[in-house]
Amino acid sequence: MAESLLSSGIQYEHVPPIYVRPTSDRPKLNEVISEEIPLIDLGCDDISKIISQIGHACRNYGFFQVTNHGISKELLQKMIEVAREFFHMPVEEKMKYYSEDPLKKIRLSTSSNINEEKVRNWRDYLRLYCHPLGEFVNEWPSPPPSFKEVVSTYCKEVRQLGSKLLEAISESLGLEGNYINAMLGDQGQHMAINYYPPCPEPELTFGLPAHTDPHSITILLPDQQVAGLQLLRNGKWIALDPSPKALVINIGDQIQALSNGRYKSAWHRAIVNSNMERISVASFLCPEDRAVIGPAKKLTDDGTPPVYRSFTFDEYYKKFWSRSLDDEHCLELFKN
Ligand SMILES: O=C(O)CCC(=O)C(=O)O
Ligand SMILES: [Fe+2]
Repeated sequence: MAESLLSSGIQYEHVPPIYVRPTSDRPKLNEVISEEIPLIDLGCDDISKIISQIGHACRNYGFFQVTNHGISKELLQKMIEVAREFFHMPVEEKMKYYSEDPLKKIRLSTSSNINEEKVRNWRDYLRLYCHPLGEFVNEWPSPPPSFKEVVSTYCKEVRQLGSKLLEAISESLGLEGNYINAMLGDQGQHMAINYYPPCPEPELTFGLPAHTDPHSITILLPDQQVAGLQLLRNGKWIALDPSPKALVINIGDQIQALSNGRYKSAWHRAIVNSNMERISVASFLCPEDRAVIGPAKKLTDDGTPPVYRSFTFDEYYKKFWSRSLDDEHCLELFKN
């Protein structure tokens, strides 16, 4: 199994065949455009301006970046550094956490869902459940010596930010501020620490192929040095240039469902490059398993038909992981 990991110390001269995408399904980097995505200053005094900017971004991009988000630059740096330390540890140390079971709550893995995929992705990742922290933190990796402390502090701060953003998203839809947080219950929190090693032939494969996130909201701490995230808008892939100090926010499938399709859970992907490793830390808020999710009643009161049927998050999440990442949008399976 150690040989499945990319961060095993093996240097590849060519991408092994299991990672090579069919010609029709490659990054086609010459077709990618560069376009600014909304950058929202959460420190702005004018709250109604923030809410309207968030609404605009969720309708038109499904993505935005935030500054003055309340998490210090030092903590962001420490989070990336401890992630790097983890992936630079000897493979034998890392293998203690290896698993191919997508429902396992603390696991190091590779690609995305190795047992469902025909082609692998050029990524290793450490996936951690993070809420309630006390239930999981003891099982988290150590070494690196500062991992538990840095990651738990980061998790707590990200959670507060996520909940504030969901409040603003609720208001931007014309719903009560606490509507979304109440509908989603005591949300779980997962983290994917993504590690994309340099890739000898980046035009043949993906770090992560196009996917949408199945949760409510994602807060992504991107590598400040190395770009790689791209999002799909109006049929074109846009390369996102990380803004210093900004966090990248994208709404997940649950907000698309709850907004009755007004807000987009956008397709996005990560590409790799030939000379630099790239790290990203994605934090996902996930509704309680038994939370019942469906279009908000207020958004269908005017006679607009509900686009999606109601479902529990548990049902959705199991469906999502039973498929390959780049299948059709999982929400298509929940349409009325
Ligand atoms: O690495 C990135 O920039 C994207 C990560 C991502 O989309 C994910 O973990 O769901
Ligand atoms: Fe994602």
